[in-house]
Amino acid sequence: MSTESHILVVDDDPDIAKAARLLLERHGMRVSTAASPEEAWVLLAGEPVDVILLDLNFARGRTTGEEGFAMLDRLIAGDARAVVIVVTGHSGIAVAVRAMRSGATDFVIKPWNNERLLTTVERGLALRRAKLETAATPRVPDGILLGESPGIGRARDLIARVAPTAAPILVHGTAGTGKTLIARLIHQASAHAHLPLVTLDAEAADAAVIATQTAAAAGGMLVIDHIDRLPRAFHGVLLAALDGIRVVATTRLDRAGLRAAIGEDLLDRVGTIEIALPPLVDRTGDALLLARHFLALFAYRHGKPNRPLGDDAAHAIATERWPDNVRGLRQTMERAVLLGNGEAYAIADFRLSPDMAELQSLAPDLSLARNEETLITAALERHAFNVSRAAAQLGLTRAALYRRMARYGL
Ligand SMILES: Nc1ncnc2c1ncn2[C@@H]1O[C@H](COP(=O)(O)OP(=O)(O)OP(=O)(O)O)[C@@H](O)[C@H]1O
Repeated sequence: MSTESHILVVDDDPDIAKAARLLLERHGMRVSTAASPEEAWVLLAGEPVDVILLDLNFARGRTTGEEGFAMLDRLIAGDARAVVIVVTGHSGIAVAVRAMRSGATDFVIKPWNNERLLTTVERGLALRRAKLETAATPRVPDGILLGESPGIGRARDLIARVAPTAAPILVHGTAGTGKTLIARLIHQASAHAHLPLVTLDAEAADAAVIATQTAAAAGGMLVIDHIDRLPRAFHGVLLAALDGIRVVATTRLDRAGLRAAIGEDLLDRVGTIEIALPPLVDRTGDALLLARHFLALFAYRHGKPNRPLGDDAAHAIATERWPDNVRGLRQTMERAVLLGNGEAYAIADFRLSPDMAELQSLAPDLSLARNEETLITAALERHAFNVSRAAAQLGLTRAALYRRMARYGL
């Protein structure tokens, strides 16, 4: 078997994962292991995998395999060329059948016979090669919606339910929360996936641009980016041009703000289903998961080693406010991959502020004014003197920040 073949073993039992790894490595395959679906997603984002051996029962003692099934569904939905072999316990024939119906290629029952496992994996590799050869479009390695928080779960669920229908969808969330990515995923899961995705940048739109883009999207789907920024004079023009077009609109405003910006008629036309993306600070656990994903992705893309993340740095990433949400985090991780050095990534590689507890232990200066001045200066420098962003990070209004800047002569 070719040394290029890369197998991912997803199993929370380290002994089983090790046994599989040793067996497959002995037969010339490269093997990665993941103890949970979260770890597996990070690995999958970083490099291509030919065959995935997926254990269906994660938490010990659980036998329904729902966690494994959820991963299987996402794998198959995300890449039609994925080859997934499920691994189930002894009583798991019914589970294996259900998995095959959900798109698994094959199954193995634990405890397995080595020869059987090897033959099954080799069959999986042959299928993978056939799928790659016949695939019409290259895989987009960077388009996965990551996150395990309830907000992202809801978004994923809504996409699965409404993307294949003709319903207009409004995606809202603050800067960099993933609205454009969601629009792309809706298009991929829609009946118009075979047509090109046409986008209208509302801010730059005039009657001529509206006419061109709606004509290009006729009978298909149009993404209206930042719809709230459409000049008032063109609201009616756009509304009239949307006949027969599936619309996905994005905005940083909430529904009330959007109503004020575009009026009731246009809102009625585009806002049937809403997908609300929470800011990253409200998605507990996701910042770290995304950070690991982007570190692996950019290490792979730039040919750099995928270094481990130090505990302090992981804590700082998880507690950072990320004013530009996923976009800001993604850029920070790419910079760290390109510029960082050392065995593991440390806080300095991300230019994050240590959290308040660490700050106090580093500077036992209890003068509130002096500390306030230091914090404000640090926030301003960090955001290149962009007052809005510095104020957001400090939890102040812009006016309150200006007052303090005046007080300290900044
Ligand atoms: N949940 C996610 N998982 C993986 N990547 C993500 C996720 N959310 C966003 N991204 C990535 O972060 C970057 C910023 O996302 P995107 O451009 O979709 O944000 P946006 O909300 O449209 O921003 P803006 O308000 O500025 O238009 C993109 O590279 C996108 O692929």
